[in-house]
Amino acid sequence: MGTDEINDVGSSWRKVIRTLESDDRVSPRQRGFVVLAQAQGLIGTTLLVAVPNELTREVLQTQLKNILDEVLKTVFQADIQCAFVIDADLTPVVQAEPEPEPEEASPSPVPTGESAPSPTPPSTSQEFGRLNPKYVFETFVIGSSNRFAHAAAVAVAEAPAKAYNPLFIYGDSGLGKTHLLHAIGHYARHLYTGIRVRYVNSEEFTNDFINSIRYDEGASFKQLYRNVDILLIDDIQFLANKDATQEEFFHTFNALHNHNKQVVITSDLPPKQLSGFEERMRSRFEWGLLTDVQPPELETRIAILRKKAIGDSLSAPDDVLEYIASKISTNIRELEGALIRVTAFASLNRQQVDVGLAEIVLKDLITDDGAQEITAASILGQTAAYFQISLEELCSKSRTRTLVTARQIAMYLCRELTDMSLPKIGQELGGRDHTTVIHADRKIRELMAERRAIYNQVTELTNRIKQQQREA
Ligand SMILES: Nc1ncnc2c1ncn2[C@@H]1O[C@H](COP(=O)(O)OP(=O)(O)OP(=O)(O)O)[C@@H](O)[C@H]1O
Repeated sequence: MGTDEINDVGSSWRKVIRTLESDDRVSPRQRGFVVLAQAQGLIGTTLLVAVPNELTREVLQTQLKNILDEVLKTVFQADIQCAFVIDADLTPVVQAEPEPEPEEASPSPVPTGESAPSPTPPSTSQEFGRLNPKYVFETFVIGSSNRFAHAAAVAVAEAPAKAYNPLFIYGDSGLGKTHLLHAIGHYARHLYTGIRVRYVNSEEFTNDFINSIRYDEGASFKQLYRNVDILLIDDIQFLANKDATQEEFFHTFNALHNHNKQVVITSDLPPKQLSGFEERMRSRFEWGLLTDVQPPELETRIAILRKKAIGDSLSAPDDVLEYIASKISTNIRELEGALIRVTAFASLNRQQVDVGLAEIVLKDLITDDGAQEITAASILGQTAAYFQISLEELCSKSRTRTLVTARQIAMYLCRELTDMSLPKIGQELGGRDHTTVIHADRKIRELMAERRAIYNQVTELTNRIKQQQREA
């Protein structure tokens, strides 16, 4: 078959997508991947298809192979093979002939369920294109540092405006807040037909607002931000001291909340610590659920690197991943950057990726980071000060309620914030057995999910410890 026989590869590909989307054998989750693929051209009987990541390729090439072959044959009237190429910057086109957006507020989203076919959502491609295809739940590695935030994000995507509204996710830079925000958008769109999701960074919100005043387009600004089912707003801290924009956001928030629409917000600090915000704004942020993301523990860091290496086809042996993960602990962006740096250096210099090379390439990065490592001494010191007890009391055998809670929190934090082994933690806390540490860790985890007071204590203490390390 020659190119001439196909008038337009693009429109044929769109037919392929539409057919796959309405095929009951393709699950809603798989459909989410299908729409990310774009045909680039036809060479003989080989169709070149660009996909944003390895995961999408895997779904199309392996899971959907037979169905795809069948559909290609029907649409192209010939035996066509697909050659997949990964293009990380791909902006997905949601649908070929977009349906017009409803003028009125859309009906409440209706779950389609695994078995029900999920027609292409009617949101515009621009809306969907704003979501980074790499930031999906499938590529998010779960560990104790982010398990709660991840569970809350999934719950919100599965039941928008029903589970927690707003959901407020906070934490230091590079710990996955934006990733979770995008993943909520992707997943909600996979689950609900017609759901309108808007992701925006608070700086873009500010710019849009300023432009709406400048060009007298207040009505379309309101339409843009209020005519949605889920508003995902990133880095809210950038609205600090911007009174007029905050005022507008306040009304946007109220309008959405009153109409039972979901709002998800991220920030580098919890609401109470956000300066430059009006109290009425901060209190609204606390209406729903607050959850933080912490720096991941060693096992999670290794798992993140492994996923990243596979996703981006970077080849690095396990001991190199473990080395990088053991040296960079506070920022996942830096962690990923280190892996890229090492593999890029090796490739440019045609060298093998090994620990020796990683040590050389990351020398400067690692020296800085080492200085920031959190120690058992700082955790114990801060915990004792926080509960107004002495270090001796913290490590003693006394079983008064306050001391037991403080001790269990200290053990939990040692587990969370350091790479210390269980026996070592037990040793630091007055020579206790490692099973006591496991029990304490589990207990605090449970209590954090059940009792807000404990959750807040742990969060505040964590922030103090990290602050102390930063100042060290
Ligand atoms: N748990 C995780 N699993 C896999 N990748 C992760 C995880 N957490 C973060 N990342 C990756 O780390 C990088 C930084 O994450 P992200 O941009 O979401 O951080 P952030 O908390 O929003 O940072 P900032 O506050 O600076 O915007 C991204 O590439 C993201 O995919």
